[in-house]
Amino acid sequence: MIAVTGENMKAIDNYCIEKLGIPGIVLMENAALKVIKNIDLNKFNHFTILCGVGNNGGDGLAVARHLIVKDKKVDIFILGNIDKGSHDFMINYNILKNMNIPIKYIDNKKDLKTLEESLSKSDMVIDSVFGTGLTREVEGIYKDAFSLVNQKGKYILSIDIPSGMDSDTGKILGIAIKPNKTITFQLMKKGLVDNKNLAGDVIVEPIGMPKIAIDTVLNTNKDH
Ligand SMILES: NC(=O)C1=CN([C@@H]2O[C@H](COP(=O)(O)OP(=O)(O)OC[C@H]3O[C@@H](n4cnc5c(N)ncnc54)[C@H](O)[C@@H]3O)[C@@H](O)[C@H]2O)[C@H](O)CC1
Ligand SMILES: [K+]
Repeated sequence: MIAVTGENMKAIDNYCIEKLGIPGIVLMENAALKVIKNIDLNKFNHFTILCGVGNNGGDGLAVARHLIVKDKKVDIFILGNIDKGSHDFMINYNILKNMNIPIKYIDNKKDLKTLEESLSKSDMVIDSVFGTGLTREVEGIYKDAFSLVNQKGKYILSIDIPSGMDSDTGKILGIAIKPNKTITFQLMKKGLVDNKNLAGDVIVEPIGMPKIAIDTVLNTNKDH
């Protein structure tokens, strides 16, 4: 099975969006539906969803919306500065605001209390803080939140990459979420192969990226 880097994935993403005209939000919605497909909705009814403010976080917000539509109990927490929200993150953020869905923000240690309360009641944690866009060590409130999730989460599903793991090398940058399952999009990531024992059960789910995008980007890269 082919395994790619975050950079490869970004290039394929950009090809789909810029060359083929597939809006990023379509890929994000496809991604969210593939996460839902991998959740046993007869078994899990209460979710703690931890989101960053990039597209990984956007995936988590879209998953939250689909769970809400299916009448599941969903506690949404955002880590990071909304003003830095990516374009597609903001689309899903605004939809939830328009639906009057409560969203909690974890800015400092006192906010961890509400996260802990949710973790004590929920039966699944969805980790959508960082994916292929992790760029540096996980520190501060992110570290505190990850540690709490790893201690108290009953069952953890990571979106695309366990947050805190480098998608290219599998290295843990300070601390990473320790999932039971990781749903990674379209292609296996090198980091998930190199550090398979810290990603739980890894499932690769296509999200509608045409072969031409993948072949063009990967073959082009091969020439270099
Ligand atoms: N190409 C695909 O297959 C698709 C991927 N999707 C999802 O998009 C993410 C990648 O999104 P991106 O916005 O590039 O990055 P992230 O969301 O992973 O994170 C960026 C976000 O996090 C901040 N950040 C990075 N490192 C740190 C740190 N150590 N501490 C604090 N903050 C940090 C950074 O500033 C950004 O704000 C991919 O994984 C998929 O989940 C699409 O949704 C569908 C198509
Ligand atoms: K993640």
